[in-house]
Amino acid sequence: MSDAQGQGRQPEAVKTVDDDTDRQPMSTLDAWVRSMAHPEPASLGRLPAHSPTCAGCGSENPAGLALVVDATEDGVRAVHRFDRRQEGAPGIAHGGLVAAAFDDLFGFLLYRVGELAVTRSLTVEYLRPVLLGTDYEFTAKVRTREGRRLHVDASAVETDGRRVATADATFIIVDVDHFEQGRATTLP
Ligand SMILES: CCCCCCCCCCCCCCCC(=O)SCCNC(=O)CCNC(=O)[C@H](O)C(C)(C)COP(=O)(O)OP(=O)(O)OC[C@H]1O[C@@H](n2cnc3c(N)ncnc32)[C@H](O)[C@@H]1OP(=O)(O)O
Repeated sequence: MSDAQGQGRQPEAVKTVDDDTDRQPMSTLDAWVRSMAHPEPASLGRLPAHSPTCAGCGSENPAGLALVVDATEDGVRAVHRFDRRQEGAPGIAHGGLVAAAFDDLFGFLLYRVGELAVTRSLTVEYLRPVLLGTDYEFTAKVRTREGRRLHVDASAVETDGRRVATADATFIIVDVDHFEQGRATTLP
């Protein structure tokens, strides 16, 4: 993902070195939370990854999908090709990874809305097998907003325009403090 190359809002790069203001070392989580603290709606063009290691769009996650997503007039768009790492049945993408692509794409709509939100529910309709090594166009848009709830829709289509999958989800708008819960994570 060539993050931070879009024309819209450019979150601060995630730093793990000394912060300029307080000269205290800043963890990756601190830096990420700070960069996301005051979201503003993005304009059209390439959108930055949620984080360098995001499983959906981070370029530094070797097990990730590395989605590359653009803001469009209607919402967001990505052209994606699944590979062997996402295989379910031979030659066919695992449904859970197709769902991950939709979920992450929905996460890019937040740049358009200018809010932080998380997935509360996600439904995928698998209309046709999603083949490995084939380009699919994923698009997503916000259907409605009701209070803290964002109802979002998406589809994935083949180059001939046939839909292979659709998805809808409810995202709940959260305060940046929601992500402080990640501080409890300990990994080797
Ligand atoms: C601009 C910058 C952008 C950058 C963008 C970065 C963001 C960051 C992205 C990271 C990457 C993304 C990648 C993909 C997106 C994930 O992967 S997000 C991760 C997966 N999701 C989660 O971990 C969420 C876990 N769940 C939770 O933490 C809590 O359940 C929630 C969602 C915060 C809600 O809890 P709560 O605040 O206690 O709220 P609760 O009272 O249960 O419900 C809130 C409201 O929603 C309603 N509601 C609840 N469930 C439902 C439902 N299923 N249907 C309809 N309504 C519902 C409730 O009725 C209530 O309505 P109101 O009474 O407010 O009108």
